[in-house]
Amino acid sequence: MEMAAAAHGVNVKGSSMSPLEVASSSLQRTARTHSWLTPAGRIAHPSFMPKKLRHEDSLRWECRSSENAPKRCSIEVQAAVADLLTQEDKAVVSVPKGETWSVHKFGGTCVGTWERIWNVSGIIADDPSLRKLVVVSAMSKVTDQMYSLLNKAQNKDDSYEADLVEVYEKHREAAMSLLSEGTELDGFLNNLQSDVKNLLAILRAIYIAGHCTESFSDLIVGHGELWSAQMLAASVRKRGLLCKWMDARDVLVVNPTSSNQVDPDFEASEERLEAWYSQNQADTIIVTGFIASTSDNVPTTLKRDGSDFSAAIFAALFRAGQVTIWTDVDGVYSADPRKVSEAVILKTLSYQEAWEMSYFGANVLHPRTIIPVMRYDIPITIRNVFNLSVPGTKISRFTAVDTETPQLGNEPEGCSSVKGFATIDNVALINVEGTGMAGVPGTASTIFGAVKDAGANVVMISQASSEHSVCFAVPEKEAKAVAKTLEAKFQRALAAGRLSKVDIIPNCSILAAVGQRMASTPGVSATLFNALAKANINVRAIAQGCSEYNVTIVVNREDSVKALKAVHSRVYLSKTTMSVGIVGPGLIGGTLLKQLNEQAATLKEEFNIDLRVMGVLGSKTMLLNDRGIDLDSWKHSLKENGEPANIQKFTEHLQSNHSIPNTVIVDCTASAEVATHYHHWITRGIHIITPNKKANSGPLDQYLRLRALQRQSYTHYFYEATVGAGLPIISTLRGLLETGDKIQRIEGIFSGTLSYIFNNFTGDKSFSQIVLEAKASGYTEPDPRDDLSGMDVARKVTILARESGLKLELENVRPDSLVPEPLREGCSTKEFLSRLQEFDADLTKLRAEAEKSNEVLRYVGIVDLREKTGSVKLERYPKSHPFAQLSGSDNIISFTTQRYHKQPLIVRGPGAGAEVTAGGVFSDILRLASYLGAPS
Ligand SMILES: NC(=O)C1=CN([C@@H]2O[C@H](COP(=O)(O)OP(=O)(O)OC[C@H]3O[C@@H](n4cnc5c(N)ncnc54)[C@H](OP(=O)(O)O)[C@@H]3O)[C@@H](O)[C@H]2O)C=CC1
Ligand SMILES: N[C@@H](CC=O)C(=O)O
Ligand code: NA
Repeated sequence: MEMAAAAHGVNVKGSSMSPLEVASSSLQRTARTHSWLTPAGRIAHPSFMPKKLRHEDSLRWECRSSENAPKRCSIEVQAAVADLLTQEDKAVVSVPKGETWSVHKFGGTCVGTWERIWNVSGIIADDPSLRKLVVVSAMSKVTDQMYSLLNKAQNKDDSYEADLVEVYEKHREAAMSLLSEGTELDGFLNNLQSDVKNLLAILRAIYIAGHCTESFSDLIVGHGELWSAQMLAASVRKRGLLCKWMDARDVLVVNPTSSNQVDPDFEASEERLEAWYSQNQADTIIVTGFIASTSDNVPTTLKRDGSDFSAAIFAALFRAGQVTIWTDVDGVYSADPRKVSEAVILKTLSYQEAWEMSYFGANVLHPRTIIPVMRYDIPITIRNVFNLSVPGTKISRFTAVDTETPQLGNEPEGCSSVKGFATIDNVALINVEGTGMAGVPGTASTIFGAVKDAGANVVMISQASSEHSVCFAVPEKEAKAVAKTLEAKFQRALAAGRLSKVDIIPNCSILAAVGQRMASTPGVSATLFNALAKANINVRAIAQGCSEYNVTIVVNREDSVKALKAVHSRVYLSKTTMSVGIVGPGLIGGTLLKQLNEQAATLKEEFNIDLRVMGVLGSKTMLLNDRGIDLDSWKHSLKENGEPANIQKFTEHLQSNHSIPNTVIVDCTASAEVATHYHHWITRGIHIITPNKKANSGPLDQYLRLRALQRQSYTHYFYEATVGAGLPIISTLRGLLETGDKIQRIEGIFSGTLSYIFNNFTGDKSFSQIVLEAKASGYTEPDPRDDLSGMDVARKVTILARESGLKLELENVRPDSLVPEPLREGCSTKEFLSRLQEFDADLTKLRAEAEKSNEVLRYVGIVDLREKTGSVKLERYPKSHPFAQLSGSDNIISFTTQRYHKQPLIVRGPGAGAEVTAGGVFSDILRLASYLGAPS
């Protein structure tokens, strides 16, 4: 009660001391006679206690007597007192929080070299917390080396000595590089030498005895931690921090529970910690991981739970505010990233979720590791020591509101509560079946008793409520023994027919979906099973406990990865995630890639459309990537890392990632050969988008077959840019037809190149010069003769005719060619362009004749639905005609229809050029996305 009086002595009036000072001095006075709990609930050793209290909204120190009597008294400095605080006190109040310890744990790879140890000391120095406790493992491979030399000594192999020298050298060299010459280095090297000398003596004894006790073994292997902790402490000091190192065997007491497990003795450890700290006060402490001692002070280790467990126990002992486990991965993934390339780093996990994930083999902390920190609600963050820019995964108490789980704009139901997926391979199902099981108490007990007798571990259990069968999963290698034991146990029941069979279903995998919010969220299972059904995966068995933290599904092993990808993509990818392949990264393809890059983020954020360019195929090389090509550097990567072009491999690759639901190939070539692959792509369910006119204007029978196949498949084929580039020509025509209008005539200027040429052929420049300008502006076909010959317009006429229902062959459209006869064949594009000027006179003459009649030359295409013809010709028009009013690469297309018969419907605008054409292709891609479910 003395304490309570002291506490209530926080009487400001009449005292020259401020309330905080009164409280502080009360704390100090009684510190040695009583145990105090800090505001965070940690037992504060007298030496931990602040000289000056800080005022937070409510600062509360609890006291308990040294006998841990339940009666507690407290000093409270309530917010109400805040008014009475002096200015000086207020300054103290604003000191940042940081009363609690920040615990870090660095594994072996984090301290594998002297550079890494130095890096780690930097991370420690950068932690702004006032008090830091760092648990460190041995340098990578050292513990294994120690076990190995120990085994050698036991087996009378004297090369253990050389191995120990190697370990010694490794640490000596690291220390020499890390520490400057002087007392720090000398001190460490002296300790190292003395340790190695002792180790040689112990190992010699083991060598002679040919035997080693467990405690000797634990003593020997724990040296790696002793050395790494000392080196790290020295390098932290080198950075100017006051730092002590702790041999955890002086503090941490554990009791063995089985051959590979120990339990911490918190009570004894806390006592030892207080004693240790009174002699070693420091705000930064480096502690050896992995090692501990028994209550009889015999050196031991934490066995398989290792340094993570050490960190968790010390965090609990110090009632730390946080624990950071540093490793070499960015955090906990939503699924094994080696199997699911779209796996994402989870920002948060609840302790229970971490627990479940780790059980299912995810790279998370072992469940046992979590128990000590869970007790005090201490959050653990898993971070990558080699990638500090990533915040990692924070594991803490479950909160009902969790903003980290995936939220898909277009599919909220079910998905948003699943956090991650994991699989366990190599399991077998055992199915015990029979009518005699129903209503017979003890059957389950007998079955699982038998499993226990066979020494097997049951991974999952499922029983339908008809009670006719019990099915459970065990590790594959244990299945036969389990089945045999069961058959023996149920011999009579089997003979009597009460049990019909004990079956082994081999080659199974377990797929688990984990997420605490799955509990009471309707639709989770439906979503998962739906995804599996769509991926054509058969479910062998199902289990879900009442906790609903995980849904466990058994599938055939061969389906395991496919199943994982299917459910993961259903939860983490949008329905409109597309695997995109670009064929022909030339002018249009390249511009499209640029536009996709510029727009990708907006599409993803605002429209939930995720376009992943997984392949770029040129005529000679190709670039493949199964996560999506970096569109900032695709050109460079294709040049430097491209592999030989192979269209089959390209196609396979686009679909190899089973988690991406849709695949689209964008053909940006002018190649007829590439167009022959459309048939195959459609049969594979690949959507096609193209500005290439070859397929739609090629042989009629092939075209009709392609369209028939495409219409009966569930694939989409869009080709708006084949006519008028980005102008809405095909879609306008479709709109008219689909709403029942009847097309009579389509007429216009369909060539951007020829439009540009004749718009600019006004007398001041030669014809050949303007052709070169059109090519430089990106209007022409790869070979401009396709434009000048009228072939390109003939193709467009054919496409529009067929779109309108006319069965027109390209050969029947006979264009007037503007390519001089001698340049039509047998010369390259380059040669053609350089020689074209020789023939300028012909066109100059034609232009002059038209000019004389106040007319202009225009190259037009006509689809006449009444006559069932298509034609392409060079015509003369009066200067007042709309066709004479065009500029640049303008196309103008007029539709005369039943509805538009007095005044035709006219579409006009730039009909060629890289940006508008790529824009037209892009808009087809988005149309596809919207057909596939993207919001419009
Ligand atoms: N320019 C425009 O305004 C418009 C163009 N279009 C159409 O766009 C398409 C592309 O034109 P554009 O970008 O100017 O042409 P480019 O010549 O600039 O590009 C064509 C690309 O296709 C590649 N290619 C050719 N054959 C193959 C093959 N067998 N396999 C893989 N890749 C191949 C070429 O590769 P490599 O370089 O390795 O040979 C090149 O990258 C054409 O069909 C054109 O009709 C449509 C509307 C308007
Ligand atoms: N070369 C073509 C490009 C569009 O199809 C043209 O000039 O119109
Ligand atoms: Na178009």
